[in-house]
Amino acid sequence: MIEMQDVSFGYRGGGGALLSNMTLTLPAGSFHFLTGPSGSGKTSFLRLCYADLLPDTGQLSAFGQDVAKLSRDGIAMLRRKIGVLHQDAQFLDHLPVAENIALPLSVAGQQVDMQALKDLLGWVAMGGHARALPPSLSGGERQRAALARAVIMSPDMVMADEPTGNLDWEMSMRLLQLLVELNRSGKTILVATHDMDLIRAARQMEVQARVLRIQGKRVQLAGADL
Ligand SMILES: Nc1ncnc2c1ncn2[C@@H]1O[C@H](COP(=O)(O)OP(=O)(O)OP(=O)(O)O)[C@@H](O)[C@H]1O
Repeated sequence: MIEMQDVSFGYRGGGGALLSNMTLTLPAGSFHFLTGPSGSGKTSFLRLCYADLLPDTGQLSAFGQDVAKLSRDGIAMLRRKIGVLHQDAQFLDHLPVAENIALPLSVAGQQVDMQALKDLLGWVAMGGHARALPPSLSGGERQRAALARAVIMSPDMVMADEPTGNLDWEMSMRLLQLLVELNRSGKTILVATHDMDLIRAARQMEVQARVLRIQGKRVQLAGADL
């Protein structure tokens, strides 16, 4: 699904490579955590995976396609296959939650199936907030709404960047459970987090997750599977 062959990346003016010589595969249906110190490049790694950044050297293929060779339309197609839950989810504050969640469909010119939208809201336990405006939501509600928005286009892969960063433990567990359920339904999951307790908690949920660790600019598979 995502395959990196000797990929290196650094920001212009950033003093050389941030991530270097990465060779790894995230197979279809897998669940990976990505961990590493603050500033080590977790967000940048995710951005490489959804072609928001391109490798300086090496080859990165997503869904069998070399991202460096994708046209603008090709990148748009790729992004539809990957749902991203950003660190700081942004919404259109003047639109109700349900419309925010359905926005990717509207933008793509697709019909909104109201029953499917209702089911999705129910799945993230946001049924009671469908008409609410985003500024009135709690942190956990925002993240659940953002997850619903990330999966409304039925992506094959879901990436989450510190999804539980501002959440209390109970809410973190609910969000993790939703990600595990997505994985059980066949989706490939990649979660960037510095929260080792979250990674340990996944063990209790009997998910076959692996841990990638950024250390010294390299990404390595850490220890045994969960
Ligand atoms: N657009 C950018 N231009 C230049 N440097 C950047 C840019 N974005 C991030 N960086 C730098 O790249 C490094 C890695 O950032 P990144 O956000 O990928 O790390 P992270 O591991 O996700 O950090 P955190 O855990 O704090 O979110 C940091 O030093 C950051 O300042």
